[in-house]
Amino acid sequence: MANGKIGVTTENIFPIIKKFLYSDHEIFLREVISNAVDATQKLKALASVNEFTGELGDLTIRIALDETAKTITISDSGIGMTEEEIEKYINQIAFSGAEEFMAKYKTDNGIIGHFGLGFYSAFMVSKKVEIVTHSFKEGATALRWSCDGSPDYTIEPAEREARGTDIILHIDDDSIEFAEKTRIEGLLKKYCRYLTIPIAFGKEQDWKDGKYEDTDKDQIINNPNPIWSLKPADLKEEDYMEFYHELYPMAEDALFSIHLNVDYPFNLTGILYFPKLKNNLEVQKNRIQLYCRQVYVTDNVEGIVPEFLTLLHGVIDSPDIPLNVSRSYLQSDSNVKKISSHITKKVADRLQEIFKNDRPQFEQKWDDLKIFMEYGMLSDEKFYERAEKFFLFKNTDGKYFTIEEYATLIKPTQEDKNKKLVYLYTTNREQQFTYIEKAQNKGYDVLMMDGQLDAHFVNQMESKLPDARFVRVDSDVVERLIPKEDLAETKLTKEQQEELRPVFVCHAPEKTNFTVMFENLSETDAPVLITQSEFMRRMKDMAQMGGGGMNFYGELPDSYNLVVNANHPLVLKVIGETETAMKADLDKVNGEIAPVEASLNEVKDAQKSLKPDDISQADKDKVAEIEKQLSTLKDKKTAMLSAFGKKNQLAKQIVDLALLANNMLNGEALAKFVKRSVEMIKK
Ligand SMILES: Nc1ncnc2c1ncn2[C@@H]1O[C@H](COP(=O)(O)OP(=O)(O)OP(=O)(O)O)[C@@H](O)[C@H]1O
Repeated sequence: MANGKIGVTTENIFPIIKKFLYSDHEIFLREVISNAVDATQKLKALASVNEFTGELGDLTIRIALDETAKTITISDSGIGMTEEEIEKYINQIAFSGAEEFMAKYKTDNGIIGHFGLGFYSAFMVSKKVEIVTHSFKEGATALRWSCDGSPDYTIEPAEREARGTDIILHIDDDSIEFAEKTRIEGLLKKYCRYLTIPIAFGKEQDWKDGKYEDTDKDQIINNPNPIWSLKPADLKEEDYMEFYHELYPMAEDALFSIHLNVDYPFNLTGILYFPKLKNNLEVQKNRIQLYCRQVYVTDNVEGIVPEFLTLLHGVIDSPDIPLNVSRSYLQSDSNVKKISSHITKKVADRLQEIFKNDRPQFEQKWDDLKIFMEYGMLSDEKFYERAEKFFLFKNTDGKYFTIEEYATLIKPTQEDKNKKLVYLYTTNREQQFTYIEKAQNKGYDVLMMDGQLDAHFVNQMESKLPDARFVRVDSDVVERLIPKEDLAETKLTKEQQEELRPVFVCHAPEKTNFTVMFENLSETDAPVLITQSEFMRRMKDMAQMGGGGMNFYGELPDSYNLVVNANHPLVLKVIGETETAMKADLDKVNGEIAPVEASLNEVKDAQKSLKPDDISQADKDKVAEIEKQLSTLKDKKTAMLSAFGKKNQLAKQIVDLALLANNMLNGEALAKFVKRSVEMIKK
């Protein structure tokens, strides 16, 4: 029997290991099993170069749990260790045997370990660890190494006929949860599901005499040949979908899969899936899993995969991603950068391939795909450049167009007088229905832009496409959506417009900001329309999406334009009714206003030649006094007209009609509107 001190200078390194080595204590099992896999792979490597000529035999790695003794035993039939090797690889912490082995044999035949600390993670959960090992080397004998967590260890002869190693973990009282079958099963499933050597835990069971009974067949918990390790040429679409459901049993079918397979300038394999996302960007639970030579590492791939692709599902396996370093370091690692841009390229290539080879399928899945595309195009310049060839616009008839096709389609009809191409779009087909219909009647096409990212995307498109303007279909009256040339005079005079303003505005709903505007529209258009300025609305939309610094816009009340058609016969009828009914009152108040206005002009004219400093205070007061008088009179006129307007059924009816078309009329107002309409029809 030999005694010794483990080769580290710190008096006792184990408390440090226990607390800080890995934040996740549960990874101990992955580390110890990975070593067993490595030992087995090394033996296979030696056999392949005839340095080991014996029988490989059954290489299954067995995990045994003794719930009473609170031990977990991991047994392999790998290369084992001689006394010198134990001294070198186990006693000298951080001296990694794997690195040395790979350097010597210039193979990375599925060998995982390269940090040189994995084995010691066993002490995070164990009060004592034993190694019983028998090297494959000729003349080697079995040995037992034992250490109770202090820097002292013992090494002595042991009984183990067969080649290989048992690692026996005596689980510590404060980690007793790890001595339970279900916990171990959970860990095996999480970390060891795709290890390259068969792993057995317990026995397969049979239903016998009303209960489950163990058979003598080992229960293998892993699949050593997951499909990402196979050649794409040997796989069918069904295989990919089957694997998808193996990874995420609760998920709906994925839209597409992408098989990654690179070996230069870095190693990377994997399969990514475009999932079917529900309508909003739900937080993803089925995340991409990162593996290193088929050992599960994490499902936090942030920094390795471009941000917009973290929405995808699937697996990535690469020995070239540094796993033991911080995330911030990862982002600056040149290998990781290359991996990230390679994945972006692959994803874009695959999408383009489907677009080219099977456009109907691509279109059919487009609605689900769009959010990824937009996210990618907004956040990744490189992806934008690739994706602009197969990004699809969808119009209100459900037809799909590439960006180029669409420009060709609308060019003859939707170019404005400044040679800008106007892209009309709707964010809500139902709410904006009347506007869509009007635009279509005028021969325009309207795009569907009702996704979460569309507000941002529209902005991006405007900056990317030369001479393009995106205009929401309800942001102006149809005549002015795409201004072609200047229109003729309106039938309403300026004075009449001023008189009608209060007659109409008194019917607009309270609490919302309405500005009455008169527009030179066609007689056949609606008498009144409601629009919302494109700029204002976009600002508010973006503020809602959380575009930084725009909260100011978000807090403004909604404001609309009440656009009165200055040529419509019904509007002309309202002015007629107003002028008839109000003739006496209007004459009277206009008669009062005229002399006040005249004297104001007179005083102002007289002051025009003077410098502001030379005007006497008395004169200034005089102007103020007249202005006050004038505004009182004008307010009186407005109040009169407004009182008349309130009683004017026709004006109310016309405004309500516009509100109705805009889904702004409901409840009591709607009931009254219907009643009034019926009465009018009867008349
Ligand atoms: N089951 C085993 N059979 C044979 N040798 C083993 C076994 N377990 C550990 N070793 C030896 O001990 C060494 C140290 O293991 P350890 O897990 O600490 O580091 P590693 O596997 O080289 O790297 P990593 O930290 O990435 O796991 C291994 O490289 C290997 O030489």
